[in-house]
Amino acid sequence: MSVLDEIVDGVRADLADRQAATPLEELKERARSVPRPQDVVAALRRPGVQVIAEVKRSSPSKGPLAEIADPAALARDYAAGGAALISVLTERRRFNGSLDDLAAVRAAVSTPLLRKDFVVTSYQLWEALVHGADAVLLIVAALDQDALVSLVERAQSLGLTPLVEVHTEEEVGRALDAGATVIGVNARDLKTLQVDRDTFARLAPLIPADRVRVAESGVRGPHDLLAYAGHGADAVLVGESLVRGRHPRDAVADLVTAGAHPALRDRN
Ligand SMILES: O=P(O)(O)OC[C@@H](O)[C@@H](O)c1c[nH]c2ccccc12
Repeated sequence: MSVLDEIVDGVRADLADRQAATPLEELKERARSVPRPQDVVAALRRPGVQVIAEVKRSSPSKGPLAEIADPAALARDYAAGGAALISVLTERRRFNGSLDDLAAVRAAVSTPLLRKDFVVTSYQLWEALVHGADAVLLIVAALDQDALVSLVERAQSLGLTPLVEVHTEEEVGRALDAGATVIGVNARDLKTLQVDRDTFARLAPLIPADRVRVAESGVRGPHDLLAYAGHGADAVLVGESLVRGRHPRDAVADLVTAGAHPALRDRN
């Protein structure tokens, strides 16, 4: 079994517990008092390369990365540094995240938020909405095509922006067929956990320019942002290097400054 399969099995088991505790009808009722999600496509399409900063405690590849006792404080630093979108990992077993983290971040910042998890059913979309997300990650490798298509549609109908993650040529085709407007190319293969920073350069030409192209994983600093920018990235998603560094606000600001270089701002 691949790492991805193992993670998804764990996610399904945790999901069954939450569904038993909170019926879908109750989530839907709570969703009525939640404001409509923000326009994430507009936030990511601003001139230059946008920075998506991630609240990430652990990863299956590296184990514990940072304690992050106060995710809201970290998110405030990310927002102050100029992040266009903040990603909050909510997967529990491997990433040590939670929906409580998402809600705490929502209460602390007005920046749009991405629920980063292994979404396999529409119940998780309602959870995302109720805990303050504006966008949700949908991983093509974790879904069959029917499920992907229906989750993209359901997310959009709830006002959530799906960030559809791919890692291979074939998955780009599936993301486009599913109507994805925001496509993330993960440099990390979730089946082997290997990072290959050339993945974005290979796949980006297959993604039409009217879609938002996000380069995910392995960004160590401005140098990597600029390399991804050279291959057409509209945004980069950064976790480890921000949570491990001592000054997350400055680290985000340095990336934002690189992404706002006049040569990048004037691209389109
Ligand atoms: O920590 P990094 O290398 O900066 O990567 C961030 C992000 O891309 C990574 O956390 C990620 C990308 N896709 C995912 C899917 C599930 C969980 C995590 C991820």
